[in-house]
Amino acid sequence: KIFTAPEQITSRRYDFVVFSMIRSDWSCYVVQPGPFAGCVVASRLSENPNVRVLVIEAGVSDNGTDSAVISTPILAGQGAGTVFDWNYTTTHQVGLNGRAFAYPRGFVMGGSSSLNAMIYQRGPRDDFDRLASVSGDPGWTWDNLQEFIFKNEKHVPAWNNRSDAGEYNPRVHGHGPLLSSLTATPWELDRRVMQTAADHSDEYPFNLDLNSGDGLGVGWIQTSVGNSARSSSSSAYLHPALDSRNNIDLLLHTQVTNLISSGSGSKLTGVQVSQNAHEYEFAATKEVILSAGSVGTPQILMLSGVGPKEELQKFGIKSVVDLPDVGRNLQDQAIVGLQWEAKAETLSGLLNDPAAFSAALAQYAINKTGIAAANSVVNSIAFLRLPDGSPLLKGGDPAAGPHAAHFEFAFLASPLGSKQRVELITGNSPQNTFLANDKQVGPTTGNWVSIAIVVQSPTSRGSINITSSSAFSYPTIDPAFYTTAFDIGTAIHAVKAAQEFFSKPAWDGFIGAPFSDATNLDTDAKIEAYVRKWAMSNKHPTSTARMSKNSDKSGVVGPDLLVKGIRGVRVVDASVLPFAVGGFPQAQVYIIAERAAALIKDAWCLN
Ligand SMILES: Cc1cc2nc3c(=O)[nH]c(=O)nc-3n(C[C@H](O)[C@H](O)[C@H](O)COP(=O)(O)OP(=O)(O)OC[C@H]3O[C@@H](n4cnc5c(N)ncnc54)[C@H](O)[C@@H]3O)c2cc1C
Repeated sequence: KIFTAPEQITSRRYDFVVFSMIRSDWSCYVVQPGPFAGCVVASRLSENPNVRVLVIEAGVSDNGTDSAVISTPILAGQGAGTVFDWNYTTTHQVGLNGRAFAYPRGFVMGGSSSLNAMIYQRGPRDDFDRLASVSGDPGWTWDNLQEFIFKNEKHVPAWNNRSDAGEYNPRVHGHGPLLSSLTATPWELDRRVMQTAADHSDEYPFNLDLNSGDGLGVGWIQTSVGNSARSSSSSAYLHPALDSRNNIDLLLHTQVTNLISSGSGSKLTGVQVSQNAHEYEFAATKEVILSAGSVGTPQILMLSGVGPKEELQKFGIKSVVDLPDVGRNLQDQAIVGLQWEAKAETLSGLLNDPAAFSAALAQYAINKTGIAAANSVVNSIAFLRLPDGSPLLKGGDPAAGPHAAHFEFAFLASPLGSKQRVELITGNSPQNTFLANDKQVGPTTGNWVSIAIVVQSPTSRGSINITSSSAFSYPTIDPAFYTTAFDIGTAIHAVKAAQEFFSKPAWDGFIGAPFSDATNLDTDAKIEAYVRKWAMSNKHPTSTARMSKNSDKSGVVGPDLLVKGIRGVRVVDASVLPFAVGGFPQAQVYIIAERAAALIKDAWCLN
C-alpha cells in the first residue's frame, strides 16, 4: 500500500516490464502528488471501491523516526529547514532591502499541512463569495460550500479537557476527519487581548468564532490539533484510507517531472516520474489531479508545455497550450513581528530554560500531555480593517468585501520560526526564543510577547518561474513583498495600530519595553525602515494557477478546476485561489479539495 520505489508497484501488480505495462494498465486516477489537497481528494475518491487511486509524493513519510518535530503541537512550524522541507529560497526582494530568505514548503506526506503552524482559520464569507463571482460558479459561495466545510473538520477539546465554552461556536463546526481545537494553555496575554476587545468593542469587537464566515474582530485561534498531535491531511485523510482500503496506493520518494500525453493530442493523463535518476511513467484512464502546491504545480505545468509560450521556448520546452498566467499572480502575505517585554509569565520563559523545555518534551513523549501537547505559541488573533476613507483605499479596496480584513495581528506568547526547539529535540541548547523576524537574534532571558503583523489583502504580485527544462532545478520564487504603496502603507498603519492596541488600559502593568530597534518607532519613516528590514514570508503562497471563468482567456483553471486548453488534468491546491486568502490558507484548501472530490465524482458518475 505504501511503496517507496516505482518498481515495487510493477512487481506487485503486473509482474513484468515497467513502462509500457504500467502505462496501459493503470486503471483510474493518478492523483499526484500525494500532498495536502491530493490526500483529501484521493481519500474521498477511494471511498468508491471501484476506483483505483495512486498517490505520488516526492517527499518523505510523516511516520518516521524524526517525525516528532512535525507531529508535536508545540513545535508548530519547526520542521522548516529539516528533511521535511523542500528548502526553497526566494529571489532577492526589492521591497525588503534586497533580502532573500528561506521559503519552506512541505516535502512530506500531507505537504505543508504536515509542516505548517497549524492555525485553522477559514476565510470570511466575502472571500468565497468573491471566488464564486470571479469563477462564475455559484457553487463556490460560502453558503453553497457549507456541506464541504462540515465534511472537513471537527472540533475537539484540548488534551486537558479545559472548558472552551464561550471561545468558539459549536454550530459552525462539522463532523470531518480533520481535528481542530483551542489552546490548552491560555496565557495572561490572551486574557488581556480579550479584555481589550471587551473594553473597546467599537474598535476591536470580540468574535465568538472567526471560522463562522464573519472574519472580522478579535477571537481565539483554532489549530489543527487533536488527540494531542498535529492533524494533517495525511493523518486525517490519507493514512486512514491506506489502512482500510485496498484500492489506494501511495508512492513515496518519487518526483513527478512532467505530464505526458497518454492518448490523443492535448489529453495529458500520463505522468512521468523520477527516482534515483531512473524514469517511469504512469497513466490514468480518467484524470490526473495535480496537487503539487503553489510552487510545484506551476513548475510541473510549465515543464509539461502548459504555460507562457515565450517563457517555455527559452528552455526548449514545446508548447502544448499557451497559458500566460501559469506561475504568474503569486500572492503571499508578508509577516513582521514587534516584540515587547512582558511582566508576566509567557511561553518564552519555558523556552529559555532548556532543562524545563526538555522535560516538557519528555513528558509529551511518554504520555502526550503537558505544554507540548498543544500549540500554545499563539492563542489569540485579530482581523482588522483600515478605517473607512483611508487614503490607502483610494485606488479601490483589495479585500474581498466589507467583512474581510486588511491586516491581522497574531498575539504570540513566544517566538515563531526560530530553531531552538528543533535543536532541543536533538539535544542542543536553545538560541533564539521569540518571534524570529528574518535572521533577528532575540533575547535569551525573560518573558516576551510579540504581535505578528500580516497584510491580509496584498496587492503586490509575484511569480514562480522555471529555471531550466529539468524538474530538479528549483524554480525562482518571487513573492514581490511590499512592492505596492497599499502593502507598505497598510503594514505601517498596522504597526501603529499594534502600538495603539498595547497602549490601552488593559495592558497596564503587563507590557514592558519594546525590543531592540522597535524601541523608537515613532514616525512612518522609521516604521517603514523596520518593516522592510525584518519582514519575511508568512508561507502562504497562492494564485499561481488561478481560477477564472471558463469564458475568460486569462486564468489557468476553470471553476471545475480543470486546466484550460488541455484535457484530463485538474488542479486542486492553493494555486487555484485567485486571491490571497483572508484567514489562513489551509482551511481554504481543505474546503476546495472536498468540493473538488465531489465535482470529480459527479463528472465520472462515481457516487
Ligand atoms: C512553515 C509553514 C507554516 C504555515 N503555517 C500555516 C498555518 O498556521 N495555517 C495555515 O492555514 N497555513 C499555513 N501554512 C500554509 C499552508 O500549509 C499551505 O497553504 C497549504 O499546505 C497549501 O499549500 P499548497 O497548496 O501550496 O501545497 P502543499 O501543502 O505545499 O503541498 C504540495 C505537495 O506537493 C508535493 N510535490 C511538489 N512537487 C512535487 C513533484 N514534482 N512530485 C511529487 N510531489 C511534489 C510536495 O512535496 C507537497 O507534499 C504554512 C506553511 C508553511 C510552510
